[in-house]
Amino acid sequence: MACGNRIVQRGITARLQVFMTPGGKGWGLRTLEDMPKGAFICEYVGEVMTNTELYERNMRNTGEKHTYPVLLDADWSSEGVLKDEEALCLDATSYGNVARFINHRCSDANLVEIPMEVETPDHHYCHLAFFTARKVNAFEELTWDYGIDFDDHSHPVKAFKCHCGSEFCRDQKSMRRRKSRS
Ligand SMILES: C[S@@+](CC[C@H](N)C(=O)[O-])C[C@H]1O[C@@H](n2cnc3c(N)ncnc32)[C@H](O)[C@@H]1O
Repeated sequence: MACGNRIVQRGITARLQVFMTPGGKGWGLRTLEDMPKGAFICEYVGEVMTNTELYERNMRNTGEKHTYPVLLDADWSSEGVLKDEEALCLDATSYGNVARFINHRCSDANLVEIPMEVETPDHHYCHLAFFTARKVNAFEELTWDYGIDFDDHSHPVKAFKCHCGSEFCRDQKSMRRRKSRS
């Protein structure tokens, strides 16, 4: 990933625009130029905190319409699963960059997030960089799959009613399951 790290360190070079989405998702991010597959878009910038701190913050701010967290889930030193009081995440609610406007799309999003390892003593921290998963046309909205389980209400990242419009939408599937049970 050394080569990818150099591209990320150069910063944003794509022409990006924040715009109001038509589909009830709030602000979104789009590219103003055609982007080939594998192009670097931007890094996700936010406050570094533990999953527990994020969960407590979300509990205090229950009225917020949009939330801006990303779980890093990184532990480069072991195979084990980190506890929520150790695992780190990024919260772009108060401090962030354009990545905070990238909306979620289930399964067939046009961006992928690539964790970039950072040498820290506890190995829990990484940078998260977004690259195009396919060719993206100018003015297409940029999206990534937040990995939300719409049935898991205890997850530190609060779920929302998904308007991604994908035929693979997990929220729509989950709603259909709930309806067929009732
Ligand atoms: C990282 S922010 C994205 C920017 C946000 N749309 C805004 O206006 O600031 C994540 C929030 O956007 C909204 N959002 C993102 N993707 C969505 C989707 N597929 N359907 C509905 N709302 C979405 C949710 O409110 C979510 O908490």
